[in-house]
Amino acid sequence: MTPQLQLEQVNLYAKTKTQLQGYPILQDISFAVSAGDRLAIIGPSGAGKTSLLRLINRLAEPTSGKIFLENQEYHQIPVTQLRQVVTLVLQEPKLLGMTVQQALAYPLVLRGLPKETIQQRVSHWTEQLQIPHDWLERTELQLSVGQRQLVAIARALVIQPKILLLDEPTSNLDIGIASHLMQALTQLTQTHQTTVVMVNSQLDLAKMFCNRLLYIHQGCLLVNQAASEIDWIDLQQRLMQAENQANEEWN
Ligand SMILES: Nc1ncnc2c1ncn2[C@@H]1O[C@H](COP(=O)(O)OP(=O)(O)OP(=O)(O)O)[C@@H](O)[C@H]1O
Repeated sequence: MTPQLQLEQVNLYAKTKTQLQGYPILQDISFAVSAGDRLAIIGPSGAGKTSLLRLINRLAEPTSGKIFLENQEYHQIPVTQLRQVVTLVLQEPKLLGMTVQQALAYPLVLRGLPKETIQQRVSHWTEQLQIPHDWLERTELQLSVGQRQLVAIARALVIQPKILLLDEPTSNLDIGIASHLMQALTQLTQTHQTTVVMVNSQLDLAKMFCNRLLYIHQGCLLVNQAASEIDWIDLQQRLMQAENQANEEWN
């Protein structure tokens, strides 16, 4: 079966003024994702996790290597079309001065959907993510960072993308809301066959959620395994060691 998303020997180098090639951010990354997968990406700070999501959303272009959506190479797909199918929710989302209701409806208004469908979709996803009704008239200034994250995920889901990319979606949520979100996303992958690719530094939440995991360290993919094959204790230790090493380098 053709993978839904495939990266083949992808390299990403940062451009610098002094170096011709720049320094490596991601090196020789290859993996495949099937429809309905729940992929967790973990790794210490600075490992390259966000850069990988940016490549998959085409906010950045690989220095070399190829990315395919189903059978099509990324270069063959117009960016706007790609982003309707592959949607990224950044770590600190903005609602651009809109109320929550307006922000959730906006992507559907842009697509010219009838008012009734828009209302149905907005109600469906606010319910799924347990977004309280009284948030709908609030603007982002009246929401906490965690509440904004939930709204931004709902805003991405109303357009029903095939692949949802989430960068640390639980970083500002309390544990109860975070586990509910993991359950809602798991259900989404099962009912709609949506693929979810999530960067999450909270290993216990990644474990609760994923059916496959990538572990990235210093831009290299060190683990690409089914969740059932992972030695979680070993992984936790590797992650802690790598975090400590990174802290020492910075201090
Ligand atoms: N546009 C860029 N230009 C130059 N260097 C960059 C750029 N974006 C990221 N980097 C560097 O690439 C490396 C990986 O960054 P990235 O944000 O992808 O890591 P991360 O794993 O998401 O980290 P964190 O968990 O702290 O968010 C870092 O060393 C970062 O400084």
